Formats: sequence, structure tokens, C-alpha cells
Amino acid sequence: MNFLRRLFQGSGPAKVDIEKRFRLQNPVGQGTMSKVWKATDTKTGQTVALKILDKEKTKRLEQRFVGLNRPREGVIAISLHHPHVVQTYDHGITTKDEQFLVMEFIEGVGLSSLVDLQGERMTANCLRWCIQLGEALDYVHSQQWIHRDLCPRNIIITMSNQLKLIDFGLMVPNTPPFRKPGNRTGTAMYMAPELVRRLPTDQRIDVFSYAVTCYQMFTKQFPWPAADTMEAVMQHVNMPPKEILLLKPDMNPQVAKAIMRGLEKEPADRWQSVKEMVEALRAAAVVRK
Ligand SMILES: Nc1ncnc2c1ncn2[C@@H]1O[C@H](COP(=O)(O)OP(=O)(O)OP(=O)(O)O)[C@@H](O)[C@H]1O
Repeated sequence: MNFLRRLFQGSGPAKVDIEKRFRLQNPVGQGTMSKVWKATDTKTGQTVALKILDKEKTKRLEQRFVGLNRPREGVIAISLHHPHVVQTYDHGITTKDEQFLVMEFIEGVGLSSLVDLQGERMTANCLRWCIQLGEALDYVHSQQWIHRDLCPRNIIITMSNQLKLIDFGLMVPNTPPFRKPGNRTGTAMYMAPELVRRLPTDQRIDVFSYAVTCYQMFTKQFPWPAADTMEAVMQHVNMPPKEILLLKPDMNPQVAKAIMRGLEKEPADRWQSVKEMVEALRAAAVVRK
């Protein structure tokens, strides 16, 4: 019977009954698009993070990319292999037609909490984490993706102080159809001006979000007054960012300069690649030693 059903449903893989395959331990996160559980995968015996995407929200997101053939989050995630990118083991569709991802379970704390706390752990590791995040993002770019939603919410720091990038829900291929102006997805305060203004975009929008994230790691603050609405963010587009050294006068000036260059309004004035920015941060770290 199942065989016949599959035959008529087309050649896609069999749908997975979550309750049969996984033993759900406890919820670990509620994102805007999904629920994430700590679970045991009975197929492998492993403890994993099981991410189940909200069907309606995913459908609405996919409607923004109609005709563009954007790969599903699971397809993107499973292709990525990097020490600072969460490892995805499997993905598929549940019997309730939701997309799901099976990932390594990361025991750790969200970078957002550490940014808010600004404790000794942040002071001691800030530059290291900025470099690790840059390495992760540079890898993502080398695989011809644009992340489009880089921010502390999408980063976990492990118990052994390793940074892991965790969310690829808005990632798109770095190809002309996806670089066209118009699609303003992302998190408002981290959006590059060209994205806010609906101009053509490329990987340099991630350089901007990366620089905002680094700025926050050092100062807890945004380079512009915090804003929730797109209208308020629009106003930033014409204002220069607050000089980071004014907030943190004792920071390494080379690091400060590297971060400020990532915040340039015009993409042509910004670092042209994440690699360049990471190299500048690395050079600053070496000089400090
Ligand atoms: N591999 C993992 N290991 C442990 N916890 C995880 C893992 N992946 C996600 N989480 C937890 O689940 C939360 C939501 O995950 P994620 O950011 O991937 O979901 P999302 O719905 O795409 O979120 P958003 O769109 O709000 O960024 C994370 O903030 C984190 O606390």
C-alpha cells in the first residue's frame, strides 16, 4: 500500500513519521520559522537537534522565490561542512508535510545572550569569535551562497568556546536571479543599505551584517539607534554609523578600523569580501600578541 502511495506521489523520498523515528527529549529553541528539539534519532542512536519548520511560514517564504528554484533549507544545510558551521546529518519531509532537519546537537549558549551580558567570557574571546564567524561566512561564500540573515541570533557558542553558525533559512544561491533587487528578507538592524533600498545585492550584504555583528560583540550596541520598523531602518541609510572607538576607546584600533569599513554605506567602499575583513582582523590579532 505504501509502495503504491509513493508511486503515485512521485519519486520523492518517503515521508518520515517524527514520533516513530525520534524520541523527543525537550524543546531547545523556538525560532520565528521553526521549533527545535533535542532528540534521539532511533535510526542512528545519536542525540541530535531536530528542527521542524512551520509549514505555513515556510510556504509564505517560498512564495517570495517562486520560479527561482531556491533549494530547501535542508538541501543547503547538508551540503555545508565546516568546523564553525553546524553539521546537518539528514533532512526530509514529515508525514504532516513539514520540512525537517537533523543536526549535530550543540551544547552551548546563543551569542545574543553573550552580547547582552558583555561578561569576561566575551571580552576574552571577542576577537577570536569574530575571526571564527568570518571563517564560517567566507566558507559559505566560497560555496556560492549568500547567507542574508547573519546576526547573533543565528550563532551558538559551544561550552569549549567554539563558534557555530546555525541557521540557513534565508540563504540563497549567489546567482543573478537571486541578486536582483526587490526581495527584502533578513533582520532589519543587520540589513545592508542596498538591501533596504531594494537595489541589486551580492555577497557584500553579508559583509555588512557581519560587521554589525562584530560591532555588537565589542560594544553590545548597534552602530545606529535601534529600530524595529523598516521605516526607521530606512533613516539609517543616510546617517553615518557611530564610530566604535567612541564606545570602546581602549579597543585595538586596527580591529575598530576593520569593523567600521564593513559598515560602509556604499558596497564599493566596504570590504569587497569577508575574506579581506577576516584577514584584517587576523593581522590585528597577531600585532596585539
Ligand atoms: N544544532 C542545534 N543545537 C542546539 N540548539 C539549536 C540548534 N539549532 C538551533 N538550535 C536552537 O533553536 C533556536 C532556533 O533555531 P534556528 O535559528 O535555526 O530557527 P529559525 O526558526 O530559523 O530561527 P530564526 O528565523 O528566528 O532565526 C536557536 O536559537 C537555538 O537556540
